[in-house]
Amino acid sequence: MSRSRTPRSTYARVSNRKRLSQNFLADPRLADRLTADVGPDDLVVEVGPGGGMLTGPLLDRARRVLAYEKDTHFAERLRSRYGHLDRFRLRTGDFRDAEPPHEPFRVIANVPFAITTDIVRWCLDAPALTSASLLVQREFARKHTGDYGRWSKLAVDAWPEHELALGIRIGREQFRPVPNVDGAVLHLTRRPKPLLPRRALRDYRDMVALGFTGVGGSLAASLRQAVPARAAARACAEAGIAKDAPVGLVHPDKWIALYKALTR
Ligand SMILES: C[S@@+](CC[C@H](N)C(=O)[O-])C[C@H]1O[C@@H](n2cnc3c(N)ncnc32)[C@H](O)[C@@H]1O
Repeated sequence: MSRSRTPRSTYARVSNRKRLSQNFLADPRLADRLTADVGPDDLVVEVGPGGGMLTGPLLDRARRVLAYEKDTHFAERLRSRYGHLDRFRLRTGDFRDAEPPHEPFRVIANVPFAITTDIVRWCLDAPALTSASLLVQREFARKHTGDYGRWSKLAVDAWPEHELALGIRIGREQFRPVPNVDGAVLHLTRRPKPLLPRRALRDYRDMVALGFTGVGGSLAASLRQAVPARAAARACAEAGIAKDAPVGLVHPDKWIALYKALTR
């Protein structure tokens, strides 16, 4: 990496490290591994390229790379390194304000941990996103992929259109500076065909919101706020959900079955 043309005070560097969750990948072999399945047809959006540890291997493999970096110091370094490549576009600013591409694209990123949920929501809301591989805190990845035996509302909401899966563990020693927690890859993959018709999705998510109110201590009890008790019991039984099942223990596939049973 060429030396920066913008000298930065130690204060600015340390402050940005914390404010912008700058935990950089330390090992280029890991960067290679995280980008290994990118192909020459892919348009890749990278969130927070930082020093370019993932950007280099992405540019070796992808058709185009569109990167968003908030730290102007790193943005300038990346521009001087890759700015001559037509296949590379860098936008300086907050990724959360980015307009998603209209053509199919994937996201690959070692994400700033502080805004992980915003990035996941951005990905799930982007109509042309085909997949995302996000290096996040391992606890976050486990929580949203059922790995604790429980399912989050975010996962249940997303399930008709996206699969969420836990990928490889990335030990904390792979980052600089070393954070307090391990990382893991969270894979989001758009289903080729949604599990429910698109016109039903808002209604499905209203049902999920009702279920996650926690009222009554079980999913069936929460549903009874809006659904007659007998209909709620019948639909839960049809979906294979025990009448006293706590909401978090219900697998997203059963939520889909529940919706179908309630709307039949
Ligand atoms: C965890 S570091 C990853 C850096 C690099 N990709 C790597 O793997 O070594 C997160 C990066 O995201 C940038 N960043 C933080 N918040 C951002 C935001 N809201 N929009 C765009 N970039 C952001 C940080 O400046 C930093 O470069």
